[in-house]
Amino acid sequence: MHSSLASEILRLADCLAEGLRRELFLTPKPGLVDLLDAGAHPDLSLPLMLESAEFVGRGYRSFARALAEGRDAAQLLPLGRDLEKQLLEKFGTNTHKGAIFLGGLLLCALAESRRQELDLQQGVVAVALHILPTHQTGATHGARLRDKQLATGILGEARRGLPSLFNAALPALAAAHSRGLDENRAGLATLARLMQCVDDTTALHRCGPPGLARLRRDGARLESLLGQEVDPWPFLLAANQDYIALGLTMGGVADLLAMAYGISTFVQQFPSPAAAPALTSG
Ligand SMILES: CC(C)(COP(=O)(O)OP(=O)(O)OC[C@H]1O[C@@H](n2cnc3c(N)ncnc32)[C@H](O)[C@@H]1O)[C@@H](O)C(=O)NCCC(=O)NCCS
Ligand SMILES: Nc1ncnc2c1ncn2[C@@H]1O[C@H](COP(=O)(O)OP(=O)(O)OP(=O)(O)O)[C@@H](O)[C@H]1O
Repeated sequence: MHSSLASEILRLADCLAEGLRRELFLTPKPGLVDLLDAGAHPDLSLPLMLESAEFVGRGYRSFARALAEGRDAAQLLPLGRDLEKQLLEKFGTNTHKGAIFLGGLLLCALAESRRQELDLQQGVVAVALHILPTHQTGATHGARLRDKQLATGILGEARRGLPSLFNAALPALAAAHSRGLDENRAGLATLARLMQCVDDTTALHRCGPPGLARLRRDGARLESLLGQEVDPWPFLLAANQDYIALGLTMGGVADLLAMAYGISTFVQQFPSPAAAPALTSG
């Protein structure tokens, strides 16, 4: 691989790792770990999640180096599985499982998009077509929901080119920046959009369809408060108490928000928009 592409992929790995940290700092996020509490996750804490983000960031760098050495997405899968296993052993719980997969997919997609002159979303579809037909996840919560045809979760997102990321979160983040919203409100506007469109299997397996419906309603309410320039904090703090009581969370929303932060920073670091990879044509 050309050394300029190799360093571009390495830079994306670091941007995605930084995205994981920014997601954790965005506060308040109902049900999720943030600066105030661990939401509906008694097994998690902010220090644990920050350590996990650093660990996954090193994993992203190892994916980037493997791609630079010419390995493809199928050859990266064992590295992803190994990292996921190490993560579970090191932290004793599922801290960033979805993020390992999404980050690996985006790094492979960047390599693929540059190779085939595709936009990044088309690169995701190409990689997903290559790896998912034979992909085995094991007996996960997501697999159980897929078997019951209740949701396709992270794999459905991947197959469709991560529409929640490219067609919802990234446009919402860009619109928030161009409206001049500060870091907190821009993040909350992106969270609000994601809550309304992600088929989040962590919400579904914890609280069923009513849990997912609650995310949808709360996302719409948050978006409306932000649109009216009303302080959303009282609403979000109350929602967090409800989510804790219900055991409701939104891990997929959180993972996709982290990826949106990472991709947004990555694109902004190019000297001109023309030099950056096109994100989507959809
Ligand atoms: C694909 C994975 C994540 C399994 O997914 P599955 O849905 O079966 O598992 P599970 O129910 O545990 O959920 C996984 C995670 O997805 C996230 N998530 C949930 N819903 C969604 C959604 N709609 N969109 C995106 N992410 C979501 C959650 O944070 C959750 O932690 C993964 O474990 C796997 O198979 N990995 C293979 C190795 C690998 O990671 N390779 C990386 C390089 S490509
Ligand atoms: N800030 C955050 N707070 C909590 N979870 C987050 C956060 N950011 C990302 N996540 C994601 O949420 C997921 C954890 O959700 P959850 O605990 O419901 O999953 P699980 O371990 O599969 O299920 P359970 O613990 O209910 O058996 C992780 O994969 C992680 O990637």
